[in-house]
Amino acid sequence: MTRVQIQGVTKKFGRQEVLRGIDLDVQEGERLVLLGPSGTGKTTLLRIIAGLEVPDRGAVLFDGEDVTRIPPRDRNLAFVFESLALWPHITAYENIAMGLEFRGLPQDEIQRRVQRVAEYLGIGAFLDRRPTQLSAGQMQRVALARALTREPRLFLFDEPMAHLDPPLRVQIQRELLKVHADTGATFIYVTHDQATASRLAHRVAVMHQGKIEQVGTADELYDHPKTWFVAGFIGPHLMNFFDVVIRQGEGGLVADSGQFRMPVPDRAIEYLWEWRDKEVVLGIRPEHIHHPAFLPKAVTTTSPLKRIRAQLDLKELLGDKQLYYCKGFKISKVRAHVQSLILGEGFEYYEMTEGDTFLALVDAAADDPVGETIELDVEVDQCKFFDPQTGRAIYS
Ligand SMILES: Nc1ncnc2c1ncn2[C@@H]1O[C@H](COP(=O)(O)OP(=O)(O)OP(=O)(O)O)[C@@H](O)[C@H]1O
Repeated sequence: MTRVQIQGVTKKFGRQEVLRGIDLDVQEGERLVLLGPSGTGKTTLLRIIAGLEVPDRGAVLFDGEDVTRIPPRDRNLAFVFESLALWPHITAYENIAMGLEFRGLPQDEIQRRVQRVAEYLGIGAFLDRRPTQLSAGQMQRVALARALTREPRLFLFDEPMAHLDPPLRVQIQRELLKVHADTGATFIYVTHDQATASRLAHRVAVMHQGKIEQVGTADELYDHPKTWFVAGFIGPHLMNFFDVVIRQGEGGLVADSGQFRMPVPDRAIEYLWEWRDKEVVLGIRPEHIHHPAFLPKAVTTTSPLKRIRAQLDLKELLGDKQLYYCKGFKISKVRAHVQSLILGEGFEYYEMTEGDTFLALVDAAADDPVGETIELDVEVDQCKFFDPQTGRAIYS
């Protein structure tokens, strides 16, 4: 159980600024996930924590002690890479035992530890096989077993599950949770996969272009994003963005797009008051735009709704829900901007979101014909508002 503090860390490779002032405090025994698109510096930050890279500026502290220049082997941590770094020409047993042998432990002690960890991870029967004779999941467990034999207080994982099939990935991630519960070690885990992040993390740090945009629980990031980047990146579907002017109406403030007028949520009024007669960006998730005939129960009882009319352009069935692609409102160019920030290698949007199409996630039973003008209900209280200059949330 190590507390990890990262203070003002910067790192350049050549002229490229890969980390631009990172501050992060990971508590003892916490599972923290570094989440972000490709190339945002997650791996570099993890390597700095491991001691495999030295930052240009700033410090890394373990339990209050500055370890910035301490070599990896003296940091009492285990690093599990995506490549797993297993030696192909030796057995699983030898791969697991290697670190212990390196440390000069007696053979009977090594055997005891390897056996115990192998039983624990269910690979006891495969110890005499070489990595090429193991399945992907077994190799994963061998790499994890090797990390566990070191009995580290801090585990660092760099996308070690990325190439596994989703069911196997989920299973191994459950085992990681078990390892965490049994060891109480601190976990720092790098991924670009949101599902992984919400399954594993106590808190998620969202990284973007060498900075941490926001740290919070998965729910906090989804419900209260601090920037439009986080708002767009977190969640199953890209947020809809509209340019609106905040106006003082008779019943309070309204967000006026020129095509619709949305009441400002009561709780947002104090934040938007000074934005009267100015343009802001309104964000609303597809999950918060409903079909009037299929309103979820929680919505009917608690939420003020704003009825809008739009033309149904395309439908896409997603299990018990379907995505309605609708036309009728001008979409903010912020959406294309956010989408371009998010889209990196390894991150995929399946949605056809170009042009002036916005999305609503409605019940699969809704059967409006494509081409029709339909009515939809927007949950007013779920509207978020962003500063069009800085991208920071005014209210979320
Ligand atoms: N040793 C290096 N020398 C030069 N450039 C590097 C080096 N390591 C990383 N980079 C560059 O730094 C940037 C950040 O890389 P990093 O691997 O930290 O990002 P990441 O967020 O982990 O991305 P991914 O999810 O693709 O692994 C990339 O543009 C990468 O090409």
